[in-house]
Formats: sequence, structure tokens, C-alpha cells
Amino acid sequence: MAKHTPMIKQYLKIKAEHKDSFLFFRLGDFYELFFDDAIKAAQELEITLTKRDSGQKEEIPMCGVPYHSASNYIKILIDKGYKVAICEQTEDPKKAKGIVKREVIQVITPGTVMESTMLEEHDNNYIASLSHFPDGTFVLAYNDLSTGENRIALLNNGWEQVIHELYNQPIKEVVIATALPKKYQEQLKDRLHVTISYEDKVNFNAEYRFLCENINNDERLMKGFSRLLNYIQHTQKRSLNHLQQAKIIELNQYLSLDMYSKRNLELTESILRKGKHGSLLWILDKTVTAMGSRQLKKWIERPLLHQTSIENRLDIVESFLKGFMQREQLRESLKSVYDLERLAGRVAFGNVNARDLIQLKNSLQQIPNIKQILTQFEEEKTKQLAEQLQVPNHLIDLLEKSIKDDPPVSIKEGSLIKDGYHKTLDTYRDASHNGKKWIAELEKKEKEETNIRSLKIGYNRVFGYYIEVTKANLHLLPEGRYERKQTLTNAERFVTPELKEKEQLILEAEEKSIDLEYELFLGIREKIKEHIPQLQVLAEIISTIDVLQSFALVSEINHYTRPVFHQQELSIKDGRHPVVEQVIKDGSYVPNDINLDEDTDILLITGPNMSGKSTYMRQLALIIIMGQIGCFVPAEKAHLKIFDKIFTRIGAADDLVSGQSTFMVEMLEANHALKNATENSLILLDEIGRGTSTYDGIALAQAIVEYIHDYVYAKTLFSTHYHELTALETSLPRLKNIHVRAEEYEGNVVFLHQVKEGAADKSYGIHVAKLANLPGNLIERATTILNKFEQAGTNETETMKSESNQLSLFEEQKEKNKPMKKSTQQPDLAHELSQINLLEMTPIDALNELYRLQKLIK
Ligand SMILES: Nc1ncnc2c1ncn2[C@@H]1O[C@H](COP(=O)(O)OP(=O)(O)OP(=O)(O)O)[C@@H](O)[C@H]1O
Repeated sequence: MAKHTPMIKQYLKIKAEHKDSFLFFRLGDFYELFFDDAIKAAQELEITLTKRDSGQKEEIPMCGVPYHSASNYIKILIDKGYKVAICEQTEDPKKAKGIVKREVIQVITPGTVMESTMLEEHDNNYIASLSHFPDGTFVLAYNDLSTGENRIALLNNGWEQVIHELYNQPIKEVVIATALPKKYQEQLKDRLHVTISYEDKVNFNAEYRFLCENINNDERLMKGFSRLLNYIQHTQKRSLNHLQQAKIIELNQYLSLDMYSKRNLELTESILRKGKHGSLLWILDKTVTAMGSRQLKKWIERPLLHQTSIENRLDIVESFLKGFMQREQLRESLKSVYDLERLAGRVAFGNVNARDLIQLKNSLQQIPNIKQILTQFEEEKTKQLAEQLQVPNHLIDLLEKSIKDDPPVSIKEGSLIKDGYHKTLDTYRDASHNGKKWIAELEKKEKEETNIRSLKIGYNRVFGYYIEVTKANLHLLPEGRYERKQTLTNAERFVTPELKEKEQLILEAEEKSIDLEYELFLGIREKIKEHIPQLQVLAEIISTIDVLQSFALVSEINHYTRPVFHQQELSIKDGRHPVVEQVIKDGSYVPNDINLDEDTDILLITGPNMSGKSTYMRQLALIIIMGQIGCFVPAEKAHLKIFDKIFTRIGAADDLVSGQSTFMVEMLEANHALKNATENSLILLDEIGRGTSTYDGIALAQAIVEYIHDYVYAKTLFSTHYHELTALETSLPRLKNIHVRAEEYEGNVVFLHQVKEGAADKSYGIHVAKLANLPGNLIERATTILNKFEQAGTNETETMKSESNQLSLFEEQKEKNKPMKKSTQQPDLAHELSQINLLEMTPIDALNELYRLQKLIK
């Protein structure tokens, strides 16, 4: 260190305080990165790595990005989960004695991004703090810095609940204590892939008392929230007075969806494409404002539990649905409303420009219009929404009087403030304007006096105002008055004493007016800050209106129906899957009924592969979710029950819990459902047990069905390929068989996608394989094997009687397992061994093969 140049020493000192961030070190018009930061950034940003003299023998690695385009590079790093510390020169280099002072003015992290170019318009950008308390509870505090929203949840159901909660929100960064047990820290990284940051300070900063009214009687909430605020403050290093009061998320007020369900049901993101396309959000999102589309996502993630709140939303949707003309007008008006929530955030953060304020003004000017349209709807609740919308007339007036209609992007170059807003500014402007007029007149006068028609008066930054005369005309200039300033190839430039004098007046006035405009702009921004809470309330109401009109529009386009809520019974006539019905060709979706009356808890669904079992199950969950967020639902008629929790085990289980096998994940998901479901919950289990050997699978599947039937009582849809299970209908009174119909036609299977009562007669697996174009002789061979099984196996695959106790059931299966495995697998082993071509295998392939064969024998 001792031998480094003073600047590198300064760099190293600052870097030592920001070890976990890329340090963007301002040098003139560039941000430079040094040492390891430079090597890594050059790779990540694909920019050239150079070297710089450091005062030592070895040069140090360096790379840099221009100040003006830095935000593009910062965005790349942030998107990759890194943090960037912005280190600026904090004194004028001209006035600096020795090395210019530098300080980190902000640390940009994935969870604290404020720049609109770095934010996804339709998504919230949450940062969360996670705190663990000795009583076993956890506190999650969320903040979206761009909108100022703060929410807090107390979790007392253990670590899994924390993971599910965090997974269900678009969280970019989690702030924890360094002492959080390592196993938890690892799971956060492995299962959620979020940026982890540390903040150990949980003492409360009195400056933020106004945010804590709702939480200040619970020390745990206060500590959790303080951890979050302390982190935000120490990274952002500025006022956070746009933050909103912390709201407690009462988890028991919302339908609980675990992370498996959110993913399996493709609520906001499709599994395959990992984007919005193909998700429920994609279908329901006909919002016109960015705030509305963010709100919709939140609603989908947290469906309601209270019937009155649900009916309130439905009433408004219904009134929007009936008033087509007014709804269209409403949509038109909403189109002119910009992102008030984020504008308010940026006002507080100090990074709005005059153009943003014009957007703000235009948006606010729409409010009276929106109010007026809302009062035209019949429904009383719609009128109440209108009443809640308060027009901020003072703010509109201020913006109208002060900001020019077409201001530049920069706030430091003038042309922002309207004439008449400020007297002194008007005087400067007059001086400059009159001076310019005087110059125009001088040009005319000089032309006439010298008789040089090409004479002109111009201006440049170096020489100021000048009189330009072409060389050919120089002889016409009178002696004495003109002082030569600059010689060009074809012309000479002169000044006169009176021109100099006027120039000074003009320039002074211009400079002063630009400085004053900047000051006035900052003043206006301060005044707007006082209106931030009002803007936030407006944003909330506007986004609610937007989501509800979106529901109405989608319900109209897709012919949805208003659900009716019953306590015990669930019956849906001609229900459809909202997404599948849109994506399958030619509108050929086959609607189906679902009935789960008071006496039925479990529907056991059989039917061939590809017949539509999973679609049918997801359809039910999606209809319930749509109903509980206050939207109409895809059905002819829907009598719904309000569910408290939904659990699913559907589709391909991918590796959420890292390092676990598919079967293990399946069991974890099932376990999660069985442990947490109540009699008001919905469980969807799709082909549970298929990931293991047939008998294990059947045994597990049956035991799970029995357990739900006897202990959980949750409404359950259970699809299976194990036809043996259909016999359970006789022993479990609240279980009913249903099946998805398929028919055989000329040796091929035809899927009818119709759900009927009773069990399926056949599984058609081989027919489906045929559809997938497997080789003909393979299909023939499979058919022969199947026939053999069917002749020999009727005794062996008889259903296991559920009345007997579980232990004897499993013992019985073990016995049955043995002969079957031996008789079918031993000959296969010899055949398989003879087929192996060792010469074409890598050692690892050979080892795997050996392992597989050994498993067969076992
Ligand atoms: N009601 C329906 N109307 C029309 N097409 C449907 C219907 N239900 C499902 N399908 C179509 O059938 C395809 C297969 O459906 P799904 O995946 O639900 O079958 P499955 O019985 O669960 O199959 P598997 O047992 O192989 O998992 C879907 O992708 C969809 O295109």
C-alpha cells in the first residue's frame, strides 16, 4: 500500500469498505474499476481490460465505462445479482488541494434499484429482510424502494414457511444477520437464487418512527423492519421520506398457496418458458397502467379469504361488465395515467426530471375525468371508488404554472420553467432576450454602414459574440473600431467594445437564468414531496380500478361467469381451464363439470395418459383462485367454496430442493400438503407414487388417499394410473371415482377429454406410445407383454383392502413383490448384458450401467 500512488491508495481505502460490490470509481468522464473488480467486470461486461501505473513495479488491471452510459453497464451487473458502489468526486477538481475527495454516494443492489431503465415496469422490485427470533418465529419485512411500499409478516410455522413466502414474491435480495445459521443461508442461495446481503444493526432509528405505527407494539416486527431500513439507508445514503407506513401482512387473511402450487399452477409464470406467456397472469392482464399490472400480480399471489371482500370486487367487476361504453371510456382515460407510484418514489429520491413532472401533471389531470366516469356506473361501490379519488388541485396548479410543456431531459441547462412563474427569472430572460434583439439590430446596422452584405454576427463558446467578414470584403471595413479575434481560411472575426459589453450582459443573464431555473426546479420538487402520500393513495386506487376493469374485460371476451359462494358445496358446470382453452387450436376445449358435495371429499381420477387429467385438476384450482381474487370464472355456472389453502403435486417435479431426486421432491410436496391442509383446503395430487416401483407406488398412493380421507378431510383430486385404487370407492365412503373418457377406434386411441362418473376401464398407455411414433415392433412387443400380464396378473394386482391395518397391507405387498420381480426380471438381465457394447462406453457409462443392472437384481 505504501508505494501506491495517492489515488490508488484512496481507491483501496474506499474499496475496503465495499468488499462485496464492484466499486465504480469516478475519474473525469469515466468510472474506472481496478484490480480484481476490473478483471471480473471486464468479463461480465465484455469490455477491454487494460493496465495502469500504480506507483509500483507491477501495473494494476483496470477497465472503465463512460459516465454517460454507465447505467447500461450497471444494469447488466445488477441483473446478474451483483452490487455496484458508485464513488463520485465530491469536490471540484479545480479547487482540490492534492488528490480530489471521493465518496461512495450510493450502493446499487438488485433489491434497491431506482433507475427506471433498470426496473421492470410491470413487476415490483422487492428487497426483504429476514430475521430469526429465539421463540422460533421469523419476520420477513419487504420493501419496494421504487414505490415506497413496506410490508411485514410474522411467520410462526418454521423454516419451510419462510422459503414458501419468499419464493412467492418477486424478491431480488434478502438481507440477513451474519449469525443466521449456515444451513438457512445455504438454502436461501440454493433454493431461491437471490442476492444475499448482511445487516446486523436492528436498533431502531427514530427518524423512521412515522413508518411504524402499525407495528410498534411488537418488538420482533420492529427489529425485522429496522434491519431492512438500516440496510437501505446505509446503501442509499439519502432521505427515504417517500417510504410508506409498514403494513402487516396477515397471512391468515389470504388463501395460502405454497411455492409448489404457485409454480405448478403457472400463476404468474409458465413452467416451460419461464415467462408470463402461458400463465394465468397472461390471461387476466388487460390492465392499461403499469401500476395496475403490478397490482394484478399481487392479487393473484394472494387471493382473498373473506367473502365480503371478494363480493365487493365482484360487484364492481359486474358493474364494469354491464357498462361497456363507460368501461371503454375508463380504459381510455387510464391510458394517460403514468406510473404515479414510481414517479412519487423518484421525486423523493431526487431523480425526476421536468419531463417526468409533465407526465405527472398529465396523469393528475385525468383524475377528474376518471372520477366522473366512475359515477356513471349503476353500482354503489363503483361510485364509492370515485369518491375516494381526491384530485390534488394544488399540485396540478403548481405543475401547470411552473413547468414548461416540452422541457429538455437535462435539468441543468434551462428551458424548464415557464415565464411568469418567478419574477427574477423573467428579468434575466428579458435581459437576454433584449440583448439578442440588440445584436440582431447591430448586425443590420453594421451591414448598412460597411456595405458588406455577407457580414454576420455569430457566437461560439470560446470567443463569444463576433462580427465575421469574408477576406474579400476586408478592405471595406473602416479602421480603428474593429479588433481582430480569429482568422479563418476565408474570413476574419472581429469584436467591437459595444459588442463585448452587450455580450457580457447577455451571457450573465443566461447563466444566471439557468442557475436560477435549476434552483427553482429543486424547489418545485421539494414542494411535490409534500404530496407524496396523496400520490401513493391515488396510485393504489387507480391500480385497483385498473385491475377490476381488466377482470371485466377478460370476463367479457372469454365468457366467464360470476361465481356464487357456498360454505360446503362445490359444483361447477362446464368449467374450463382458462389458459389451455386459449392455447389449443380451433377452440376445441371440452368443458367439464366438477362436483364435490358435502359428502364427497376425494375424487379419484383415472384415464389414459394425455386424456386431460392434470388439466382437469389445474382447472379446478385456477377457477378457485380466480373466484377468490374477485374475477369471474371460466364456467357456465360456478358454485364455489372458499378455500383456505391449496396444495398441489402436479406435473414434472423439477429440482427445487437442490440435490433431491424427483421422487423425493414428490414426497416432500405430498408431505407438505398432508401436514398443513385443513378441511377447508384443496389438495391436488397427480399420479403420486409413479416415481418408484409399481407396488411401492400403489401402496404409497393408497396410504396417502386413506390418510386424507381419514385424517385431513380436505377436498382432494387424486389422479392415478393405478386402476387398483378405484376399488377404494367401496371402502372409503367420501371418495368417488371419476374418469376421463377415451375410446379405441381401429386400434388407435381417441381422446374425448370428457370427465364422467366411475372408473376408467383401460389405461391405453401403449396406444399413447404409438401416438408418439415409437417403433412398430416395440409396440407389438409391449402389447404381447401386456397381454401376458393381464392373463397372469389378475390375482396379484388385486386391490389392497384398506380396512386392514397399514402394516399388514405393506407386508402383504412385499410378499407379492418377490415372485413377480424374479419371474420377469432375471431373463431380461441376461439379454441386457449381452446387448452392452463395452468398447463404445466411457468408464463412467459402464459404471452407471453396472449400477443399473445391480439394482435390477436387488
Ligand atoms: N378438456 C379438454 N379439452 C380439450 N383438450 C384438452 C382438455 N384437457 C386436456 N386437453 C389437452 O390434452 C393434453 C393433455 O392433457 P393432460 O396433460 O391434462 O393429460 P393427462 O391425462 O394429465 O396426461 P398424463 O397422464 O400423461 O400426465 C393437454 O395438453 C391439452 O392440450
